[in-house]
This record gives sequence, structure tokens and C-alpha cells, in this order.
Amino acid sequence: MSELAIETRGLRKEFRGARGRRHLAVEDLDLQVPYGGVHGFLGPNGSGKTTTIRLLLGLARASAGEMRLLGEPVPRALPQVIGRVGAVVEQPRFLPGFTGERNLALLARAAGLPEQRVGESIERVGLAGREGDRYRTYSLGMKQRLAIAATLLKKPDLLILDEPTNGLDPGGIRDIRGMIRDLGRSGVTVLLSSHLLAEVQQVCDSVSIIGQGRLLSSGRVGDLVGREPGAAVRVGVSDPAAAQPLLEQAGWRVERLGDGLRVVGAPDPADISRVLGEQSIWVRALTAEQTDLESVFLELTDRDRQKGGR
Ligand SMILES: Nc1ncnc2c1ncn2[C@@H]1O[C@H](COP(=O)(O)OP(=O)(O)OP(=O)(O)O)[C@@H](O)[C@H]1O
Repeated sequence: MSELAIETRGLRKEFRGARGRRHLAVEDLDLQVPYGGVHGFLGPNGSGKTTTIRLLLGLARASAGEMRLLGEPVPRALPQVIGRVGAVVEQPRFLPGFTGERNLALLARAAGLPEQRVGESIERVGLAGREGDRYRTYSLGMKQRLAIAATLLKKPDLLILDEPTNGLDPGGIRDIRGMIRDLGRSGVTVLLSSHLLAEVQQVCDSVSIIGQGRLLSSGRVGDLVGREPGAAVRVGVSDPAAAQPLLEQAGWRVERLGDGLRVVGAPDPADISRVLGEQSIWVRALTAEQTDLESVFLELTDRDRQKGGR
């Protein structure tokens, strides 16, 4: 296996329900998360994100497949690697009557970590100024920040966050998003699981999209959005009537749009200007239409659902 922060091969998790009915939560999943930056782990509800994370962290046992965290095979080498991995999977239990700072100090002491890390972690999650307040007075967003601060105490190389903005209001989502982006930029590799696509597009450098336990697509956000079959380029051209058949012959679907054209099928703008330039039709404007990750996601997961999985 190559050097990736997270890698799974053929990962599979089968649950057995009542009357022996089996349910495949994760099916032959090949996940590749590069080092550095924020990687979105995206999928609709029930698609297997939490299960995958629990398998990676040794909280559940895989039915089949291989996994590596920071290059080490897990769960075998989990004891060696877990000190470099921070994770917020469930809401950690803090003492409600203690301040945020005191809660972190207790955790740091229990883990044998230097106490000065408490202040650093509080600073990094933007809780400075509120660390002296009791935990029970914290908003949901502040509780989430404190949970992340707790994982930062050990200065992890890899941070795994399962739906960290669940239940937050738009302001809280924006704040956590900014914080995750900063963490990614500081050199920590972040795996961010979410079903909130619009949110993730602004934070993630790369993503893996899963549906019904299987990988549907993965790559850099910009590449995925560009690969979307519905992606289109608007072309301003002096003679659209002459340009349209040329572009169609080159294999694109072309629509008239006012006095310009709309070329569908993820065309490279450079190819459009070449095709037209060869016939001495000069392009005045070329604009790639913005598709967003949400439409890519919906298209992929809808297609997957229609294929009639489980
Ligand atoms: N302990 C379990 N026993 C039986 N089935 C389970 C168990 N844990 C998860 N599942 C099932 O496995 C599937 C995947 O669940 P999982 O929680 O991993 O999805 P998810 O992508 O994290 O969803 P969400 O976005 O809703 O958190 C679901 O159908 C779920 O009902």
C-alpha cells in the first residue's frame, strides 16, 4: 500500500440483524486519503460513514478488508499509531460543572501531556475568553469546539471528525468550518465526514463520496466538479449559427443561448477555442458554468439509488 494518511482496501462490514438477516453497511470500500489538508467523507444518511470511521478506530471489527492509518496496518498497529490520531466520533463526556479549561486540564493530566497544551488547544479552536466558563453553559457549537480541542491536546497528525456540525445553527456551522479549514492549512490531515455538501465544498481539498457502503467517486473537489457530465461552458462568438454545427461535430451537445452558445459535456474551454479557431471563427468570451459539489453528489447518489441497491 502506498503512503496515504488513510487507506482501506476491500473494506467490508456486515451486520446481522434479527432472524439472521444480514445487512452490508460497508461493501468493498477502497478509500484513499492523502496527507495534508481536509478530505471530505461524504454520503447520504446511512451510507456507512460512521461505520467506516468506527472500523478505522478499532471501535468495531471489519468483516473483511485491509486498513491503514498513517501507513500502519490497523487494527493490529492501532496502539502504536493512535497517539497521532485524534477523533471526535461521539460527543465526549465532559464534567458539566467544571470549566472548559479544567476539563481539558484533567484530560491532559490523565494522558500525561504537558499542561501548556491546554491553552494552545483552546486558542486553536477559538474558545479563548470562554475557557473559564462552566461546560454546562456552553452552546452546542462551543461544546463541539471543546471536543475538538480535547483531541488536539496530543497534537495529532490525523484528525477524524464525524459530522462535527450536526445540530449547529448556520453561525455555528460557519465557525466550525473556518476552524477546520485552519487546521487543514496548519498541516494536520483532517477526515471530515458530512452529508452537508455545500458546507464541505468550501472546506475540503479532496473528497470521497460513498453511497450504500460503496465508493462512488473520489478526487480533488475542483476535478470532481469539472468531471460532472452536466458541466457546461458558455461561448460568446460572432457567428453562433456557424459555430454550433462545428462544436456538435466535435462531440458536444450545444444549445443556443441568446446570441451565444452553451456547450454541455464537461468540455475543456481550450478545445472549444481550438475547434472554432481552426475554422476562423473567433471566440469573444468563454465562461465555465459553476457546478457545485452538491449537484455532483446528488447525481451520483441518485444514480446509485436507482441502480437499486439495498
Ligand atoms: N450496530 C449496528 N447494527 C446494525 N446495523 C447497523 C449498526 N450500525 C450501523 N448500522 C447500519 O449500517 C448502515 C450505515 O450506518 P452508518 O451509521 O455507518 O451511516 P452514516 O453514513 O454514518 O449515516 P449518518 O449520516 O446518518 O450518520 C445503516 O443502514 C445503519 O442502520
